[in-house]
Amino acid sequence: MVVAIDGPSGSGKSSVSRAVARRLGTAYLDTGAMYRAATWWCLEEQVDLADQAAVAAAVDVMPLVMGIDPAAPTVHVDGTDVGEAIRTTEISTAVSAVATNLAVRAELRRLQRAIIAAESSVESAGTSFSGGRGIVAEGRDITTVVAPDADARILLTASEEARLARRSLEVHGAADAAAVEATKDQVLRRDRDDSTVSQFHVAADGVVTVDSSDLDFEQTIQAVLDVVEQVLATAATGPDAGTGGEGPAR
Ligand SMILES: Nc1ncnc2c1ncn2[C@@H]1O[C@H](COP(=O)(O)OP(=O)(O)O)[C@@H](O)[C@H]1O
Ligand SMILES: Nc1ccn([C@H]2C[C@H](O)[C@@H](COP(=O)(O)OP(=O)(O)O)O2)c(=O)n1
Repeated sequence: MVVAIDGPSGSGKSSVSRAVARRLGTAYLDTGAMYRAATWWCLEEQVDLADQAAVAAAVDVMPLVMGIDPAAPTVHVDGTDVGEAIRTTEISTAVSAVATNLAVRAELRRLQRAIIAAESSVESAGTSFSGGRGIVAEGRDITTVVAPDADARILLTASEEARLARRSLEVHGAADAAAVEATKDQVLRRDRDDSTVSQFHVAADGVVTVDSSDLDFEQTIQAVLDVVEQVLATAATGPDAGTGGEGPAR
């Protein structure tokens, strides 16, 4: 099973997707963390982020290892645990410059598809490898570009006000006017820049929208699980169900 979740910054993608993966017993892939790691790597290698060719060349050889256990997701670059370093304001401010580089997107898309394929392939199920348990992958272009054939595709949205308040609380520990103002660049400007290469404000055909503006964290997890359950139930009772043939390919 593959569950694809997209949405703007602060909609709850990462926290909700991770919780959903834990409950479903699947792997969890945070694709935003890959763009953040690429940005960290370029800065570490002193690559000028405005030099598109140099950024693409650096990302091509980035030794990135994604840990996809939802209980403890990890990100390592060249053996360094960058889990915390990629969440700094420096990276959050710079990441769109790397994420709007089309050559970088092609390379990370290739890695993302390989991880998703390994986790969803029937061949690897039941072996000593971790594959076959399914995966929840989240980002900006998972439902539309990376895994448009995912079993369940969800756009997680929330009002601008809710997203700013959440991010502000997370980063500054408060959601007063000054803290919200200080968060705007990280949320609104970045979404504007990211929107130039991915479409994540409106659900594409076949993608179900979950609006979390008025839902708390637990209710949002439940709403996403409900969509997954519905989609799987529909697939099971679809035209090919009960024919005695082999089950779905994943
Ligand atoms: N439904 C919700 N209600 C309130 N806070 C939420 C909700 N969903 C997520 N959060 C919190 O909002 C913040 C942003 O969530 P996160 O998962 O990082 O969003 P995204 O990955 O979309 O940027 C986190 O602190 C998270 O715990
Ligand atoms: N599939 C993806 C995932 C993220 N990105 C970009 C967009 C964001 O600016 C960065 C970081 O993504 P991340 O999901 O960590 O950002 P937020 O938690 O939503 O603030 O990467 C992307 O272009 N495509």
